Amino acid sequence: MLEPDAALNLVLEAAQAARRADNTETVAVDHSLAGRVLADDVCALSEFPPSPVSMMDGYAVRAPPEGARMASSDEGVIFRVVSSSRAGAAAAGARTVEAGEAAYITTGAPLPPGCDAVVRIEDTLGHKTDAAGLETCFSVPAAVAASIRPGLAVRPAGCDIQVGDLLAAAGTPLRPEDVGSLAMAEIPSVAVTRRPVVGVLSTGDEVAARGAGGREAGGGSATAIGDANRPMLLAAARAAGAVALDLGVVADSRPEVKAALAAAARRCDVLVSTGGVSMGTTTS
Ligand SMILES: Nc1nc2c(c(=O)[nH]1)N[C@H]1C(S)=C(S)[C@@H](COP(=O)(O)OP(=O)(O)OC[C@H]3O[C@@H](n4cnc5c(N)ncnc54)[C@H](O)[C@@H]3O)O[C@H]1N2
Ligand code: MOO
Repeated sequence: MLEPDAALNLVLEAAQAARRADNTETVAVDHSLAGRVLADDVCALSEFPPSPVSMMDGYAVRAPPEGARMASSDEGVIFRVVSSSRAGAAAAGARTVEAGEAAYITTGAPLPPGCDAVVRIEDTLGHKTDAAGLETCFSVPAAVAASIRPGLAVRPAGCDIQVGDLLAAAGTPLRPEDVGSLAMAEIPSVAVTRRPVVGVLSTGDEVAARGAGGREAGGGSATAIGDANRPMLLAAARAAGAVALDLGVVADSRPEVKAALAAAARRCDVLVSTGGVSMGTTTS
């Protein structure tokens, strides 16, 4: 009799040896990847975000050089609005923003050229518009102006993902967050190992008596029992990421069991049979 660990090792070694050349398939990056196992490490080919983006709704500006003070009046420090950058929209009037100028910006939008900081809208006051209703300028209190540093409320390019970062490793089942990382890095599809087909076969006259004709057919027999192993093992196979193949129930007949095993071997990568393993006259 084999100890369980030794038996498991035998099965795993046989499974390794049986790995087929066509062991991988290409799958699009979507929710169907959950639990699938990558064939290779997947690394980022591009950085994310691809350019600096705003963390706030407000105004993109150029931070003054360190130690420099911006000209302030009673109204505070005034900025001229020269362009805008909205998440998802092409940059409008994307000329370089100079010192003392600003571009209206929404959360997630790329910083226009010349800008390196964002002032939150709620930290601004004194907004003015032209005759057409377009914003021309706004001001910020001197204390807010003094707090403007390069990088304020900005997510730098590549802060989430850098080129070459390992997004997900080969050999481990993909988690939801791995799928998110792959999608974020705009990886269109990945190579995953084929899901093994695990067939489950129950044996036993008493199980077959109920199983063959359904519950009603066998239900009258005092000796028939419901098949508990097969649904449990099929569920376990599926939960482990396999394709579960239901092979039904076979009675305790050597030729029938032999035929069922031979047929099953052609359809499965792994075949699990239960019953008929002891020392009685119907076990083999
Ligand atoms: N002036 C202020 N601006 C912001 C404040 C604030 O207090 N004052 N709060 C910030 C906080 S906190 C949050 S949260 C955001 C919420 O703004 P939005 O609802 O406009 O932002 P989202 O649509 O969630 O976008 C944020 C970020 O995520 C990116 N995004 C959005 N959807 C997806 C998606 N399906 N897949 C990938 N990435 C996505 C989006 O492009 C942005 O970069 O407001 C702050 N602003
Ligand atoms: O509201 Mo935001 O979700 O704090 O980042």
